[in-house]
Amino acid sequence: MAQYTRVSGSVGLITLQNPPVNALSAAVRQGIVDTVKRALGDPKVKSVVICGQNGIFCGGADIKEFGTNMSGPPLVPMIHAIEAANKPVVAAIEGSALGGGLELALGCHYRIAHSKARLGLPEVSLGLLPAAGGTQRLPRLIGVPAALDLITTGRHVTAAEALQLGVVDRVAEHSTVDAAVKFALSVAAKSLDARRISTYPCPRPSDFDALFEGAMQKVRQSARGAIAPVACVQAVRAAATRPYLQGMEREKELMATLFTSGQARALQYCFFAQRAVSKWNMPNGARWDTSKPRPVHKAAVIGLGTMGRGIAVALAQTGMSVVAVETQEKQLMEAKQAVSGMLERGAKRRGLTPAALHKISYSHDIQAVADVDLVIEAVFEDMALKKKVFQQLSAVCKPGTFLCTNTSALDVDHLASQTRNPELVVGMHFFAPAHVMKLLEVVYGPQSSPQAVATAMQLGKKMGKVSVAVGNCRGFVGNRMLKPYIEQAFFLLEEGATPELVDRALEEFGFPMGVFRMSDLSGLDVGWRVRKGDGLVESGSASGQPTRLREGRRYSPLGDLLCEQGRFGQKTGRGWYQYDKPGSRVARSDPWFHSFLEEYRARHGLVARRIDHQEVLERCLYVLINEGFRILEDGIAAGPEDIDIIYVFGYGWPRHRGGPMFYAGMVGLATVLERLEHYRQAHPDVPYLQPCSLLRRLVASGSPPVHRWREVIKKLHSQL
Ligand SMILES: CCCCCCCCCCCCC[C@H](O)CC(=O)SCCNC(=O)CCNC(=O)[C@H](O)C(C)(C)COP(=O)(O)OP(=O)(O)OC[C@H]1O[C@@H](n2cnc3c(N)ncnc32)[C@H](O)[C@@H]1OP(=O)(O)O
Repeated sequence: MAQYTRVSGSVGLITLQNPPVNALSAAVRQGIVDTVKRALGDPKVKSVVICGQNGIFCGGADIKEFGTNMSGPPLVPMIHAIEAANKPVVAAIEGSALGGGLELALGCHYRIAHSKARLGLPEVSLGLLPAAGGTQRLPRLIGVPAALDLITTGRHVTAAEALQLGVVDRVAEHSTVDAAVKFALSVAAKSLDARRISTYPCPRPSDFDALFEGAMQKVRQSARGAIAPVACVQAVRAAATRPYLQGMEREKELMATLFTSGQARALQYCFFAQRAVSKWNMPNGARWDTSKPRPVHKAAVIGLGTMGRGIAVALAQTGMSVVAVETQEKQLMEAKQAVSGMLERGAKRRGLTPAALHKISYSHDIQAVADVDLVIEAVFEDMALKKKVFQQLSAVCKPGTFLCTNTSALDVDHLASQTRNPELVVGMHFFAPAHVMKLLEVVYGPQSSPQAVATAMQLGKKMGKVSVAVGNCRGFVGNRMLKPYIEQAFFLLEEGATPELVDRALEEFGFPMGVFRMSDLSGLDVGWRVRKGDGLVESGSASGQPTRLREGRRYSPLGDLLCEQGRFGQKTGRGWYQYDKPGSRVARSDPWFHSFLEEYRARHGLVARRIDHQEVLERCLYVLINEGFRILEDGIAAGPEDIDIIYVFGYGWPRHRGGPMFYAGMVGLATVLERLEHYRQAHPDVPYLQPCSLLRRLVASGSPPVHRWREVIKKLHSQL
């Protein structure tokens, strides 16, 4: 809807009304068409202001409409009518003007933004391009290089930057609507000839070809197979090479391709999934909207290794007081230096003074945490050590302090049982580097109170994380699904693949790094330690022949054998690949590993066969997806969105493929099931390949779309 009033005698004020972000739904578009017509037809009205209610101009087209039969007046002619108006139209931008919202403003003759407003064309992150004239008007207004930057990255700019770029004409400090009305009065009689952006020539940069080649190269590199950024470059190029109306035709044509693509569906799914996961619920019925978080003014981190340091930085950057505890004096001094460096660099990047530096106090004494509201334990991944820390914390902390663990796999309930108040204990599983990575798994156990979960979720949000609440099990969601994925990659090596082949297949799929390059980066010793703890590692260096079965299940000792040789990955300069020196990041194929692999196969009587990319993808990804279905079946994740967001934000799953569970739906659940059955038959000693019953059930119920899986899961749980 849009509301119309006449103010200050001669200004028609149009207010967009569609909470919460005034998205341009059919009703809003109709409202704009009607009210603009009314204003233009009213002889008393000399100029017009368009604003949005509740302090937000407009969040763009209504994304929820995209999957439906769209009705109502289309955006492009609506914006053209505004631009063609014979009375000045001023956009009063408060809050956000994004996507179609900014395109609407670009159709106006003047734009005034509040100093706190943000503007942008983020369509690319939804798999689209700004198709209401944005790709044609913006380059005409601010030049090709700046428009290319904004349109291909989708980044939001502040009002100050928008003013500097020329996107807006003025910035208001107080009431933007009042300023816009005053301005509208002042320009009422002025000619509009020079105010219609579509009539501007598009400035042609001197380095035209190089500029577009560079832009195309950049998006191809960073997009990892995403098609929207490429289409954005093509659309802007059309603005620079064609007359406006022809450019608009090109914009429409490119949009039509994107609009119906699976990538747009996947990215729009991610947009809503990211918001859905904040609306968490627990199997006991506790929910986000009925559980009140407690404020955290002061927090502590115990253990200042890599993770603890990152967590301390993330906490301090929220502005709260932080106590950082490390019992080893040398480690404490090193950590202090490292944390200060990270905070200084972070502040410099954001053009701020490193105020957070003074928010951290350091201590080697756990007593220093006595008065904090929340503690995050980040000591070495060892149950005995963590148990001891939790016992100490329970004795030292003031009553009501939330005790959180950053364990990546250990039993949160077991740690809770070491404390006097297990209801105050939750997992806060950060991802390295903790001050950079956006994902946080908040792990609740049967005893965790809804308030503890709500507090951890809110703290995550304050730290700028995408927090997902998950149940307690070995590896929680992310690492639990990673295990069968890595296992398949090892098996593929045994059967004839190379690390290069497996990684290439996964990287072409869109992962930033394949499984072996990732393993080299994170350190082979991490998994080795876990496997040793599980009693899986048999020393093979003496005989060269550790067995390939553990309790009847296929097992590959390849990773163990490399670790026995001290090949821990990048940090030792050798792993699945070789590196110029320890710590170097450029992976090179390692002839030593290739002959080692051949000898290994020969020793075990394995005959290498040709493995193609499709087999790599099917085996690695479908087994991971299968575990995702088990996680849903077990109630560890509340819905497929939770799993997908964890994989997109924490594990490099390409966003334009929507996350593993969404991807399974795109491939077809029946296909995933059939391929798993096929591979299970070929590898009967690999239980992870056994299709899980939820997958079978979904296929049997006609493979419903991903947003309807929860109904099937609910039914399944009610029957258990
Ligand atoms: C054969 C086929 C031919 C095809 C031709 C097709 C032609 C179609 C013509 C289309 C013309 C193109 C027009 C335009 O170029 C396209 C667009 O505009 S796409 C949309 C671009 N806008 C965005 O990407 C902005 C998205 N929103 C945000 O970034 C944020 O929401 C915000 C505005 C910055 C506000 O942030 P917050 O305050 O943190 O709030 P939330 O993010 O939590 O959001 C609150 C609530 O609102 C919902 N929501 C937000 N934006 C939209 C939206 N644009 N549409 C619908 N709903 C939106 C969000 O989901 C939350 O919902 P809740 O979780 O509360 O239910």
